[in-house]
Amino acid sequence: MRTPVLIGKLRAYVTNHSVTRNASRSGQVLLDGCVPFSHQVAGHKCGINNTGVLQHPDGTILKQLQAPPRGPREMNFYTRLLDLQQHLPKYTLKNKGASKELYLKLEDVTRRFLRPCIMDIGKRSYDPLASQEKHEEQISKYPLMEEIGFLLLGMRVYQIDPDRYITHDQFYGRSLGKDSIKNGLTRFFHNGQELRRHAVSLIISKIQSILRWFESQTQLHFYASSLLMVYEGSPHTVNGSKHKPAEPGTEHQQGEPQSNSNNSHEALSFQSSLTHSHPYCHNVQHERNEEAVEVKMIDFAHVFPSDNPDESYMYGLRNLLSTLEQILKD
Ligand SMILES: Nc1ncnc2c1ncn2[C@@H]1O[C@H](COP(=O)(O)OP(=O)(O)OP(=O)(O)O)[C@@H](O)[C@H]1O
Ligand SMILES: O=P(O)(O)O[C@@H]1[C@H](O)[C@H](O)[C@@H](OP(=O)(O)O)[C@H](OP(=O)(O)O)[C@H]1O
Repeated sequence: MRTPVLIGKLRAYVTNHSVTRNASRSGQVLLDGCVPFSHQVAGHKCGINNTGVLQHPDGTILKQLQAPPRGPREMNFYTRLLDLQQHLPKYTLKNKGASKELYLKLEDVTRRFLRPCIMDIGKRSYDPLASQEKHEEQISKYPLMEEIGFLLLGMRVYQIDPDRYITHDQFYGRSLGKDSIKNGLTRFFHNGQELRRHAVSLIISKIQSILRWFESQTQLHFYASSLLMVYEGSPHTVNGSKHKPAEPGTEHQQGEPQSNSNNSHEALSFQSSLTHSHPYCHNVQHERNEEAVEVKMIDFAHVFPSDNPDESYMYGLRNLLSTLEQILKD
């Protein structure tokens, strides 16, 4: 067992909110101007009224700091100047004064997408300091974790017809075994009409880049960390379709949100930019664009110092890569 070492001082990248609180449409009292983040696909529903991750009006998200040692550990991770920044959500320093609740203020990785398709892939969920009880509890949740190396924690996938999202939670992920994990991942890339093969290959490239970072480092071990993957599900970017995007208002009327209400301003700007050279308007451009997907590492409440490679994390990445590559071969 290792002793956790808090990396650096507790500082920065915390939003310290003592500001006015507003009531959301659901009546929840939230931080000033914030709304529940409708693109959260996994993770704790903690924070004020168990809302979970919040979306700030400025387009960032606020993740409430967990109780020590998890929260401070995650905050300190973000304050490190690692050559890993390109694979992390951007964070900003914002301090609004004294308050009880502390928040990590992070780039919303889904923000630039009109119909973000989102998947959260988790790794082993106990760290070296976990009690025997927690260790056993976590293993019992997904005994195949050691063998498969990752767990599908949640996903939200846009379906073209009918115009809606389908979601799967971690219980779906836990139902996937060695023989079905590929089908589970395939669902993330299927829009009801076709497999988004190019999104698969772009995501593979990004994961390969993360793997290269892990192959070059021996300082840190990541436990209970996640990979967040996003690609554009909008039909305007698939096979040259020029369908008019659904009006955000129309989307709200349907049971399952069609696009994030939080992103409705982007839907509008997307529409108004149809006559301009919006990057998502042209299928060919978009599909060749390396930036058409996002793969970011998130959730760093259990990052521990080390002096050897994180073999377990790399094992999960390699298995994930080979499963995605298999999807492309089929
Ligand atoms: N930077 C981000 N951009 C967009 N969505 C995010 C971002 N960070 C987190 N999320 C969303 O919030 C969810 C939970 O995030 P995260 O894993 O950091 O929370 P957590 O409560 O610490 O999770 P856990 O309970 O697994 O420890 C993710 O699955 C994702 O949907
Ligand atoms: O997804 P589930 O089934 O809700 O399981 C939780 C999840 O694995 C969290 O990652 C873990 O918190 P940490 O990673 O922060 O330890 C939490 O532990 P906890 O119950 O000890 O809080 C688990 O209960």
